[in-house]
Amino acid sequence: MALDNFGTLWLTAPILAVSVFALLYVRRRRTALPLPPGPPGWPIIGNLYDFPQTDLARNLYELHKRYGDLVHLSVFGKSTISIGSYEVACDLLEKRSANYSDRPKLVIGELTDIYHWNFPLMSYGPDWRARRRILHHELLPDSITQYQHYQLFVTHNLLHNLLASPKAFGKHVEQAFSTIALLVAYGLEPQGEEDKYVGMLRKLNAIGADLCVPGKYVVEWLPVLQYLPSWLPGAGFKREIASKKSRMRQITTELWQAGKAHLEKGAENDSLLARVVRNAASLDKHAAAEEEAMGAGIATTIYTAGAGTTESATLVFFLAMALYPEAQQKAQEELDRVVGSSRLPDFSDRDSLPYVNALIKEILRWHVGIPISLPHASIQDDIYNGYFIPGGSIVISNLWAFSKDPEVYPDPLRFYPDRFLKDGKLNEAVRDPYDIIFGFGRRACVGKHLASASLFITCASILHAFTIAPPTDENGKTLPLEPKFTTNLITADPEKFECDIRPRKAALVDHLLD
Ligand code: HEM
Repeated sequence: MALDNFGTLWLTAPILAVSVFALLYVRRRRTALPLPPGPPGWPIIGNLYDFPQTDLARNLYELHKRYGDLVHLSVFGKSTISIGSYEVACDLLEKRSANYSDRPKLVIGELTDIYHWNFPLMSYGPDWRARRRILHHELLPDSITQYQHYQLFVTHNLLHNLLASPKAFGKHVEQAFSTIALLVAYGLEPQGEEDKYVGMLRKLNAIGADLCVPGKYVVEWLPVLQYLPSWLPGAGFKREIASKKSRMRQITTELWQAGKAHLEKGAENDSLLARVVRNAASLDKHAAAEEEAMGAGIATTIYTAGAGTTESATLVFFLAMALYPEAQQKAQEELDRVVGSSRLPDFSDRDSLPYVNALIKEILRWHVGIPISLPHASIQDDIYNGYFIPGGSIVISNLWAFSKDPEVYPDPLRFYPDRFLKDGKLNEAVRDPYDIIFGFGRRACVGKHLASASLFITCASILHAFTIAPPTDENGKTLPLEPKFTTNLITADPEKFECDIRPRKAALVDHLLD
């Protein structure tokens, strides 16, 4: 997933920065106030060896237990501030968001031009703001109702596919969220499993992944190399990066043109593209071209930031349902009561399904897909609770730790949807995981409401139509199923697993086969 790839580099580049130039950036403390506490570190390399290399969230959490809610780590003079409590995250990232909404800068970001079209990676400023405003407006709770027909169409297809080949559930889920992204961004409906446009978006992700493999390009650690002329022997990396840059541009433009051609053929649709093109029609030529160039970049992020994340949360849902049959059964009883046996759930059922809503909240709390969020960066020096926070620090918030706070969620490792309920209703007094797992402040996830609506309709429909159980062998004997997750630096997806998916109700099966 693109968020992961870029995130990995954000974090590891400073860790690995061993160039002489890094030393030029060594920050001197500009105040008598202390930095937040943290492990003492070594001369020059600082906390290089204290910086967790895997499972950052859990390992940073250990540092927070020792040093408190705010931990400072320095690598070659570059400060990283780790936030260990929800309250401090709100104080810094929400209340002081004007200072904490930047992103760490990558040399690769500049060289590949990514910074000029991919706004999740952009520095805080007018370019980011212009793009964020467009997507924010598209994805407000009231605006996303226009996508419900896409979500229902995709969900019913998913159920159909699960009925036909339940063992391939992972592939079906991936297809479902790629389709939503393609429809919402471009109004294009994928044609079959090997859809050309989904393939192009995957390719875009793969190029991003390759560019950001930590250690792949020395220029990230030795920024001066970017000024070498491309023709020089040893500057092959510049030619390689240039070719990837032009491929990414080409994909972004081709997808936009394909969406426009579809629209011009008379296809009525509610996509982001359709709205940007309509809006551009009222502008002068130059402004219209700029608006469309922005739209083309924004459209790719609906897939790169939105498809893999929602897919991963849905796979966690399958895993949790196979592991916790009592929770699954309670949700199905509620669905039977509210929705009945002859139809599938709709968005209008959402408020009448408190247990299903609680179950989805618990899925997101129990396993956080982006455990340390995406790194922010501070812009100016700041003082918080008597500590000095240097401007330009990388700022990490430990979403995993916030969602496991025993004061807020007693017995936090237990999967227990009832923790969100009181007297049969959602309990507003319990902190909502939706306020944690999508990040904080002005850089918080702009797709939160769309993701939440997709997860509701997907999980409710699957639970209504199917029962999910651990896998069995050829004799029907239940096989052990253990929840295992990848531990990349940024994302934590379920490792490949099997489960048994069977239809629940004959009437619904007929409905699906219609
Ligand atoms: C379960 C699904 C999702 C999860 C867990 C998730 C989580 C996150 C997180 C943690 C961030 C970083 C926030 C921060 O920096 O403080 C983020 C950013 C972002 N997300 Fe999501 N996300 C999900 C779905 C989506 C969807 C469906 C879309 C788009 C349709 C989307 C678009 C974005 C964008 C564009 C950003 C960057 C915002 C910026 O830098 O201004 N996400 N997401």
